[in-house]
Amino acid sequence: MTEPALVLEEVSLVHGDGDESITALDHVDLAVAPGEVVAIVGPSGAGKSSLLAVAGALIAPTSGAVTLGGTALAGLNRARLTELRRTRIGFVFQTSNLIPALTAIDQLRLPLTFGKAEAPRDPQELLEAVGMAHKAKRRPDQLSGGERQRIGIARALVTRPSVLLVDEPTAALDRQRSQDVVALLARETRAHGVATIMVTHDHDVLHHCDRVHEMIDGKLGVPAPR
Ligand SMILES: Nc1ncnc2c1ncn2[C@@H]1O[C@H](COP(=O)(O)OP(=O)(O)OP(=O)(O)O)[C@@H](O)[C@H]1O
Repeated sequence: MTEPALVLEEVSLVHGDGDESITALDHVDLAVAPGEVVAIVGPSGAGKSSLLAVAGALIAPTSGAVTLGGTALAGLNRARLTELRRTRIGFVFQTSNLIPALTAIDQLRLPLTFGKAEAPRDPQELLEAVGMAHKAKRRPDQLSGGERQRIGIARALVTRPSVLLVDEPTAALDRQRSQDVVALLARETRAHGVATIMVTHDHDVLHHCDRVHEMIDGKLGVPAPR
């Protein structure tokens, strides 16, 4: 079996202390292999965003271990964590969070100027892969919501990350565009061996995923039969 790209073992995250404390993640175990799309569903406040934040090295868990490509995050200093986030992890948000003044192609070039990506993808080819080459010179305000999200996905993939963390990518899209965007995420994940975790409320897109876990009160359920 392929080594998982991302492993969470017994991960808990507690905010605050004493009577005020909130357990956002409660002994979560999760392993995601290269080329796999794992969906996380669950009610508001269940801990889904917390899971992405911990998996993406944005927050250190209170207990438990996160391992990325065989490297335990707990042993890394802040500079190494930043480098890891910039080169090995891609983030896609609810809205694409593009920079207003930059053209589509420049949105993809920008991450390559920050970190030392080992084998970055060619921005022009990546624009073609997400079906946006013909709008390379457009700025975000000249694109539709679905097109912006495609650019956001391409931007997350340009450093050739091993892990892609996606938070509600279809929240601002209609039904057809939601299907197209998640199909694109799944296709890129499989074609490039990325390990993808997608948080979603949108049950219509789950058929694009390999596994679906439900999260309730910080606990991750076993995958539902598909
Ligand atoms: N910085 C924080 N300080 C205190 N409590 C927090 C903090 N961040 C999140 N929480 C709490 O942790 C729990 C999990 O929150 P989280 O945002 O992970 O849920 P979620 O499943 O992503 O919710 P939603 O679907 O509404 O985005 C909630 O009870 C939330 O109020």
